[in-house]
Amino acid sequence: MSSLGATGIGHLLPSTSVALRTTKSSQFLPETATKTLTFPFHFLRAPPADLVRTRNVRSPVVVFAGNRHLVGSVTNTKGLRFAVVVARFNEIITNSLLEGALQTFKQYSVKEEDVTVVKVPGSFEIPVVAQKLGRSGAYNAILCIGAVIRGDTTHYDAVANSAASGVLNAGLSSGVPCVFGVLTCDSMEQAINRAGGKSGNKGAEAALTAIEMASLFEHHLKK
Ligand SMILES: Nc1c(NC[C@H](O)[C@H](O)[C@H](O)CO)[nH]c(=O)[nH]c1=O
Ligand SMILES: CC(=O)[C@@H](O)COP(=O)(O)O
Repeated sequence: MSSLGATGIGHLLPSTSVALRTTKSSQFLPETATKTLTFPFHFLRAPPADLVRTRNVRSPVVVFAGNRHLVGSVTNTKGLRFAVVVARFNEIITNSLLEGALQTFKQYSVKEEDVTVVKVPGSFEIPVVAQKLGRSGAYNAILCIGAVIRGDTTHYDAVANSAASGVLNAGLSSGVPCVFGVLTCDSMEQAINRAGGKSGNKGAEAALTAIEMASLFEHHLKK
């Protein structure tokens, strides 16, 4: 087996026999791209077109020419199940965010029985519940809704930062998309504007994100 410098063209086959080290000369690969690919020696030249189209052959050039694009569909929601974790704190805001989210689910043909709403005291309590729901395996995505509004102390920072990192970690640890629909605002006016006011409804926007992510995972990223 020999390593060969290359122009960034390599074809990866399961039963490969020659090591090819891609170099930075390829316009497609980042400067620091160094990856050992192995493939039968005779594939050093461009393989037959019909071969590169098979499932097993990957050529960076061909891949770039015929990239596969995976994206969740917001029009294929059949059978997708969602949990919505909603903080009661500032519920004048969070109820409006929730309403926007529920309307969006309905608009995109998600059945009402496929949406479970879970209420918690405040945004700080959202992550532990989101993680629990994610790990249950019963939902395709978890939508987290809250409204953290700055007061006189630094408590705002603790709650907002904890909610953000907590929701992120809930998704990472459960493997289920957890969508951050928590407003973090300096004033009630800012929050009102984002809960159905002139800046739209962030709950509705987050619900659309949840639909796309649920579809991506269900239709493209399943084990
Ligand atoms: N000030 C806000 C809170 N504070 C409450 C915390 O979320 C938490 O319930 C409490 O610290 C007990 O653990 N929560 C919000 O959602 N929004 C706020 O503006
Ligand atoms: C985000 C908060 O916790 C905040 O609303 C609490 O207000 P304060 O900082 O005046 O106690």
